[in-house]
Amino acid sequence: MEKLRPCLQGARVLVTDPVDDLLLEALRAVGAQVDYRPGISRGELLALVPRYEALVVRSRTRVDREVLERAGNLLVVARAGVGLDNVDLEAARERKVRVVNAPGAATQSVAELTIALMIAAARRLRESMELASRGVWKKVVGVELYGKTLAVVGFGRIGRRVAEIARAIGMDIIAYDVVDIRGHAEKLGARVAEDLHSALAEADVVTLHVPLTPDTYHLMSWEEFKAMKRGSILVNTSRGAVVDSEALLWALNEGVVATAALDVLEHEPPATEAEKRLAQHPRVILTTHIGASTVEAQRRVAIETVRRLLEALAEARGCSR
Ligand SMILES: O=C(O)[C@H](O)COP(=O)(O)O
Repeated sequence: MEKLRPCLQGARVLVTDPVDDLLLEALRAVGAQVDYRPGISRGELLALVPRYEALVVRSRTRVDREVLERAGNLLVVARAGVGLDNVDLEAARERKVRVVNAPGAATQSVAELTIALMIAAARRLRESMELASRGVWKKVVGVELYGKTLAVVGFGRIGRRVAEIARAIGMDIIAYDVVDIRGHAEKLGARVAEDLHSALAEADVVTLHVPLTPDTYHLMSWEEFKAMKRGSILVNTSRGAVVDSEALLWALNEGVVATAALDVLEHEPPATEAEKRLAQHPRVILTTHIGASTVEAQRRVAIETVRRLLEALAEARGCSR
């Protein structure tokens, strides 16, 4: 990074969401002028963005066409995390704005949360915790994950890590992806599903690990819920919009889904009627998009993001070599 110093001197960087201090320190160490504004409002972002050459965001900040159109000096958008669905990649490409992220940094944290949610759903932890908090000492009977079938939808880094841990618990894994995953599946002792519906039909637990794209928007909708086994568990730590909230509500009320454990919603916080009802539903376990929110993941995110951001910024400023 030291050799990039002369080139990055004075580069103006706006950070719009909470990041590990390491990221800010590394940017300042190369002479960048960093404005740290975690939680900045949309209005302020639109007003301030023209001043900056680089933006560092997490999933909260939408970097859409409107933002990019105002950002006349912008060279790089750095997503301090994995998902790029909050960045309009086409508008960025048109404006020659480079986009970088930290694709591998949060794998373990998201996988651990996924397993936690799976166990919480199987053991009905929400109900037991609510009883305990009211002083009611009643037993709640759950099920084991051991010997159950887990459908892993999306067999990328996170899906594979979840499969690996679930194998250690004693689950039978059926993996589904749109790309060829036979090699990975074989290595992890997972079977490969021919199609999504056949994976759903077999599974006791379904976990989603796909990025949000036009192809995966509402991937889990009415037909998919109808294909699922009655009484199964759905875990979603990917993106809320991968699941059609109205269809999920129906599946819960029909008993198709016994419990949905969700770290993500299409709108965060819940905005639609269906999302508000999901958030209140007794058989929904809902967390506040915390998949990557661990000390370790955020450190890795900071290191990976800053490295990619500085390289991209130096290249964009014409002095990378
Ligand atoms: O895509 C990601 O990296 C995760 O969903 C975490 O998002 P966050 O950085 O907004 O916590």
